[in-house]
Amino acid sequence: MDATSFSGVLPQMKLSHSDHKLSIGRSCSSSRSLGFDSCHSSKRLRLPKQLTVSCSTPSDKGDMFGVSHSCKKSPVGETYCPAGVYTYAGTVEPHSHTAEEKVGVLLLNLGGPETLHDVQPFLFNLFADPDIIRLPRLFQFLQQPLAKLISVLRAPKSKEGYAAIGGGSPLRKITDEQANELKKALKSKDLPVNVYVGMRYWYPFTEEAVQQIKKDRITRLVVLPLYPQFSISTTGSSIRVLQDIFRKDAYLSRMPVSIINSWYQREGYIKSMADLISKELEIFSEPEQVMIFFSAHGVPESYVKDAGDPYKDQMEECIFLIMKELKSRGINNEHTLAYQSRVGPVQWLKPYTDEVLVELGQKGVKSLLAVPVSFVSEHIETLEEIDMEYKELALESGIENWGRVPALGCTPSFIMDLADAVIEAAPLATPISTPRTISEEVDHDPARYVIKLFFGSFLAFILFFSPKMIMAFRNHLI
Ligand SMILES: C=CC1=C(C)c2cc3[nH]c(cc4nc(cc5[nH]c(cc1n2)c(C)c5CCC(=O)O)C(CCC(=O)O)=C4C)c(C)c3C=C
Ligand SMILES: [Fe+2]
Repeated sequence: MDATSFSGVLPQMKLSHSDHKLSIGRSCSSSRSLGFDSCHSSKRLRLPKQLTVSCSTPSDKGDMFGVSHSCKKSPVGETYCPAGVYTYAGTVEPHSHTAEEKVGVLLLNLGGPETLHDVQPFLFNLFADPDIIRLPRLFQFLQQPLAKLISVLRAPKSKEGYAAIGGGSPLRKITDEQANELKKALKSKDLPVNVYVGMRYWYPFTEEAVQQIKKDRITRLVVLPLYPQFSISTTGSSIRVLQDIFRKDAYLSRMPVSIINSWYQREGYIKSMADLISKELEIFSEPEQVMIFFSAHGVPESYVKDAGDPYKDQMEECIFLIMKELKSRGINNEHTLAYQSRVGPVQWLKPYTDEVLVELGQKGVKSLLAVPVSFVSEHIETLEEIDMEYKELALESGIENWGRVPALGCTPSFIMDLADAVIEAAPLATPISTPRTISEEVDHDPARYVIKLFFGSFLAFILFFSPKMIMAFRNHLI
């Protein structure tokens, strides 16, 4: 699991399942390195049983749960935690001081239009996100007009897709169900929590979820984006919004927060995926002949090449781990990975799902099992793009037997693993720090702003009315 404290969008503290060392039997000293002093607090602490621990090492890095972090700072300021074993000690009270701890879990997700009427405004929110359309700084003031233009052009095509799956996205309903199941799972593991859902582009928006967290006087928050792999365009974007909200609010900026940046490598997730795949393979008459076809949501190539998005590497590692798990179960099928759902006139991660399907058909592959791998709920891109468009394309290309693995949804082993991820992340929470960066200061310089506006408008004028640009939109967005 890759969890960070609340101080940066890209992973800062690289953790794995066994990354933290924790032992029992000592009253911890200060944990100032994590932002608060656990032993000199005047509060009385009453900790959830599952998180109640104390540490025995002479480290001064234990947190209020007594978790001893034998972490190092890298030369560039990243915190790395060397491998070790950590266990939760059940009922041991760590300190003489206790306080009421109210733990919240915030599930972050994309959100989707609930009716056809919502489609264009939903698309507007999506394209207005600077992590989805990444304009050079000089052009950033064009984000909203561009979002308006693209959302209006794209809406008819998107509406067709949503109409084909019943008139709206199932994402809100499924995410709410996952939230309920996670709450139950955590209760069964002795960690009673409130679970909140915060969507990036539609209701309930992240801002609404955060308001509720504040109203409920949550004292410690675990943020769990429902994307197994980290991308700037998904988890990165949601965390950026969250950071903006927290930094502006005195109560929130003091709240200890732990973010689970990615969790594709967790054993429980990998095993749950392998369970679904092996179950679906059984449906084919000759299971060993089936090509396992992982289809991930794409991102523009520049995200990976220029902006350092770890999404592609994480995706490849994820597929490697799932295949390794399948091999350990005696399943040795061939497999391949391709990227779907590209939008707009730029290069996306390759190979493209539609092109690979045609190639496989031409090469004589007769049986194929599609595995959506970047998302854990059914959504438009599984229900419409894979089940309808890609299936039709595959059958036309010579593939005779088609199957598709369902999204994990509320699969019990998966939900239990998410619960474990929360339990592991909770003790690592630290308050958000609020330093203003130099670039933020520069942004408020009025002279620079006027210069940018002038040149930006000029370039935008040229861009908007260039025939090449108009053709690009016509070809790729409508
Ligand atoms: C890991 C998953 C996702 C990544 C990465 C991602 C990047 C990304 N998406 C777009 C554009 C669109 N995405 C749309 C819907 C959509 N996207 C994801 C997931 C990822 N997106 C999901 C789960 C959904 C479906 C939500 C639902 O309603 O069920 C859409 C709208 C649908 C459509 O018109 O096709 C667009 C547009 C970009 C540009 C991007 C990376 C930059
Ligand atoms: Fe998307």
